[in-house]
Amino acid sequence: MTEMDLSGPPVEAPEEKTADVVDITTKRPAPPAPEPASTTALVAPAEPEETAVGAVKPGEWEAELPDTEDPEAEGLTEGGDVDPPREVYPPSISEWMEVRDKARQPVFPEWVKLPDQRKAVRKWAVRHYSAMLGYHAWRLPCVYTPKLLAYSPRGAWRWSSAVGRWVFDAEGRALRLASVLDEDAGTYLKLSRQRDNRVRMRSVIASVASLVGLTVALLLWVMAPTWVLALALTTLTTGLGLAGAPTDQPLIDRAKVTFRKRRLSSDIVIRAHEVAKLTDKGQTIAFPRPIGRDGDGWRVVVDLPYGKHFEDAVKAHDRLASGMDIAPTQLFMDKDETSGRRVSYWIADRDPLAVPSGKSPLLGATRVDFWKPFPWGVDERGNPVMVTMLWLSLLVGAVPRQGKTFSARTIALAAALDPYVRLIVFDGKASPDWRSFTKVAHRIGFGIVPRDGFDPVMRLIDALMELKADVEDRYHRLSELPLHICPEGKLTPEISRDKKLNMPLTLVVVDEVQEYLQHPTHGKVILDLLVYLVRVAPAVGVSVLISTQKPDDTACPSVLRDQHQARFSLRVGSWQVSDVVLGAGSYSEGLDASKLLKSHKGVGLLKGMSDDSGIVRTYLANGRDADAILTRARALREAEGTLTGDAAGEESTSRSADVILDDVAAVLGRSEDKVWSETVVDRLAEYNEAVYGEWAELEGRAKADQLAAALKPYGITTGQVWGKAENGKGANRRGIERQHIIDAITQRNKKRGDS
Ligand SMILES: Nc1ncnc2c1ncn2[C@@H]1O[C@H](COP(=O)(O)OP(=O)(O)OP(=O)(O)O)[C@@H](O)[C@H]1O
Repeated sequence: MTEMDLSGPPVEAPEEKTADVVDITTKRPAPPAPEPASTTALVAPAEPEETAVGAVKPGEWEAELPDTEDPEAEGLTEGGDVDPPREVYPPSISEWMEVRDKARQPVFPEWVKLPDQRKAVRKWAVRHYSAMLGYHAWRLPCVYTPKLLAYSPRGAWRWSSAVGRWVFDAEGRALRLASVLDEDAGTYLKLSRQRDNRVRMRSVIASVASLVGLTVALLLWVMAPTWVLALALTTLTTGLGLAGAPTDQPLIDRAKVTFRKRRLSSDIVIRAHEVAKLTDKGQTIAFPRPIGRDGDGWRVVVDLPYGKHFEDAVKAHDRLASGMDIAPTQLFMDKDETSGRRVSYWIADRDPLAVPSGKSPLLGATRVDFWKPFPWGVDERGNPVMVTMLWLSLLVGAVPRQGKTFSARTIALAAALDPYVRLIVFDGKASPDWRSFTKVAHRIGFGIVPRDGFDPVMRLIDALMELKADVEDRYHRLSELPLHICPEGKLTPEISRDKKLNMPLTLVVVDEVQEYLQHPTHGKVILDLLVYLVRVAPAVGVSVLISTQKPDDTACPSVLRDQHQARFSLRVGSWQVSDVVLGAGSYSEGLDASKLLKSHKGVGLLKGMSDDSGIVRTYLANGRDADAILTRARALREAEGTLTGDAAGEESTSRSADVILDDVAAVLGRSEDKVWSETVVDRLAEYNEAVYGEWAELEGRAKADQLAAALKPYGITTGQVWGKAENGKGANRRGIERQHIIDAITQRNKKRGDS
């Protein structure tokens, strides 16, 4: 920090804290006594120095800088430019044009130019006006006609009495009465004469009109075709009905509910900023562009007062919504790159996130090219959101039942429809959601509990290790490929589809990853492998998609989370959790997934997939849809000869002779630190009878000996005794400690990784 001498008179802060620095002195008077507590001071008015102390006026502040040794400062006078430019260049023609380009308003509004928006407006117009038409169409015979008929006698009475009053000059009655009361004979006579003349003339007019009217009515009755008669009667009844309608009750019902302040005006926007405390008495907002319609809402661009910025508006989001009399879920904000204080609001007519985005277009797709962006959902305004998993890893986080699995699965379904993409799928919860992927997945596993001799956790470790070796191998091979095949040393669509090269795009999906990461024995190994893959693998075409309902440090450590380039957060409990999923600083950028509602299923905030962050309402593909897509995907793979691994019924080759370690780990309970050898053998026999059935038949010590012999090659001794068993024979029994098994597995895995 610049060391500044603190000086100047103790002046009171001005009422309006504009505190503009009006001038910066390079020369200052003799330094007054320094103030110890701060390092910067705004002192002295811009007045002659001799009048300085006490003569400060609000708004006339200047910063005091220390004396300078700069010889160029010599001769500078107070009030002069501190650092005037040596030469002033006029703007270049391209700069001049760029400024005008930015300032120019588009000839047509955005929605006219964009096909999607045009379609949305057209659809809205058809929906809106057909609904209005239908609304009134059935009310016409059922509500409006009976009402008109009911009101028409009163209308006839009102009309005839109005004619009577006109004929007999009722409007002059008050004046005549007044002249009688005033005993003003002259005026009365004048008014009476005038009335007599009027009544005479109006009676004639009324008689003629009645005669004509009656004749026309008679003629119509006798001669006119029925439709003319009906039209005349309808017109007459309608006229009389309208005349007889009560003034306080509308005859026609409203087809649309008038929402409060539905039409947005600049006054409402200004008021919202006032209540949100984004403006003060001195400064209000400006509108660089007129308020206009944009899709199913309003587009408002405002310039906040100087000194306020986008983050201030984000913090005041809820208060702004309240000031505009709308729900917070209807207000969306965008940064404007031209100015830090410019904010673009989109105010939706209704909560757009509660509107389902509909079925996934993948249902109608015969195949997908995973090298190209594919449709994942729509944004808040219904524009399609295309995503790609190339060169990145994605973290999905949310509270349960918000659509985490469905949104991740839609991406995996797109990958499945590209027959050249290898899929590795593990679901920590063993839910039915991922079962259909057995049709196409190269490696697949469900849950964490071993079943039928199959340990899904070990299976995951094997798959990840296999992948790690593959990734390292890819790096070597890509750099060794001839230039005409691999010009940039990077994976290309051609290389990835060349079966001989065996480097297909690969998508690894681990749903509910916290289940694996919290595994008592293997959690650490899985974490290390995933961190490696998320960090290193995307560059050679292996992308990782991880989802979790517990993004906290215990369940999904930051060392793994932070490696993800792309993040997707559906609803979470608080803005802090939202920041954990989306990355620190997201909240201040306006991204807060805790603002999403429970009803916003499948809706989340996407960050890092492209330059833009924003809302995605993901498309829905339910279980049946997923199954249909995967059946098609399997057929595709069979036709292309790309069905491999588990889906093709191939045995995994990575199960090694030291499988005993994994099997023992699989039968140890989460909270068991030490287990008797006989118990372990019995459990092993239950777990995999074919292998360990014979061990269980051994008697007494032989069981423990068998286990000891099997574990000896890994340096695990079972001779240890740790207390008495219930039968008092504990001192002679042997058992194993979990930690020994974990250590042996870690060492084994390390060796495998190194090789
Ligand atoms: N895009 C979507 N559109 C509409 N509804 C959706 C969408 N995605 C998910 N849902 C609804 O949300 C429900 C929960 O989805 P999902 O199982 O993916 O949630 P989850 O967050 O994975 O839950 P859990 O953590 O319990 O597994 C689904 O049954 C479905 O009805």
